[in-house]
Amino acid sequence: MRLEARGLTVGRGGLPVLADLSFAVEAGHALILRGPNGSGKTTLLRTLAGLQRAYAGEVSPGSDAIAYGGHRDGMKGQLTVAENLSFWARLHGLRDITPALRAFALERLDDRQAQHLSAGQARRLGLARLLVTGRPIWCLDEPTVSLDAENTGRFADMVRAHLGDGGIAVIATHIDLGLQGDTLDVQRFRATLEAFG
Ligand SMILES: Nc1ncnc2c1ncn2[C@@H]1O[C@H](COP(=O)(O)OP(=O)(O)OP(=O)(O)O)[C@@H](O)[C@H]1O
Repeated sequence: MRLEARGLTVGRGGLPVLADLSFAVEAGHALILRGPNGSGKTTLLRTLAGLQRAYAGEVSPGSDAIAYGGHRDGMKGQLTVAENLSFWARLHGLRDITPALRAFALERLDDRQAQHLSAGQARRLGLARLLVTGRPIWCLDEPTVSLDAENTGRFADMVRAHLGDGGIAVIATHIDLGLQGDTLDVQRFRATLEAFG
């Protein structure tokens, strides 16, 4: 398993934000994305995950191998924590949600409706979701926002275990998670000055 981008140009609203980006991430490694606000980290992650089209270039493997995570999108407010995880697990042909509940100590919240979760609890559910996708590549946008120190530690443990299993993670984050891998400063690939606010 290897994530590779070749000559990738990504943008928003018809305007290229990052151009001619090429990189590869090997199994067991993380790529940390750095760059100031508005520099294109989210745009790049969404393109890698197949949530928006590349303006040019290619990404392999395809988006079926990639899970985009860490936010409320796709979370059903009226379903409980356990029901949301079971729903996602079934969608990906998996059954057991216990490891996902355990990874973020969600066991005691399992019957709470997602709409009643605090911001940090919802973030934990969004991250636990990664474990029921069974997908080898995780694209994560500021995954630790709203997490306290204990849950930031749980997140780092979860990513480390994923990498240990031969997975890959691309993470836009401002904090040092101590993961093995490279850092990519997206500013080096900015397409136009106008793209930056
Ligand atoms: N729908 C849109 N239409 C036009 N421009 C957009 C749209 N969404 C984002 N942009 C612009 O694209 C650029 C890149 O935004 P992006 O969200 O990828 O940056 P980011 O590095 O993730 O920022 P942050 O650190 O603030 O989360 C910004 O200049 C932003 O204003």
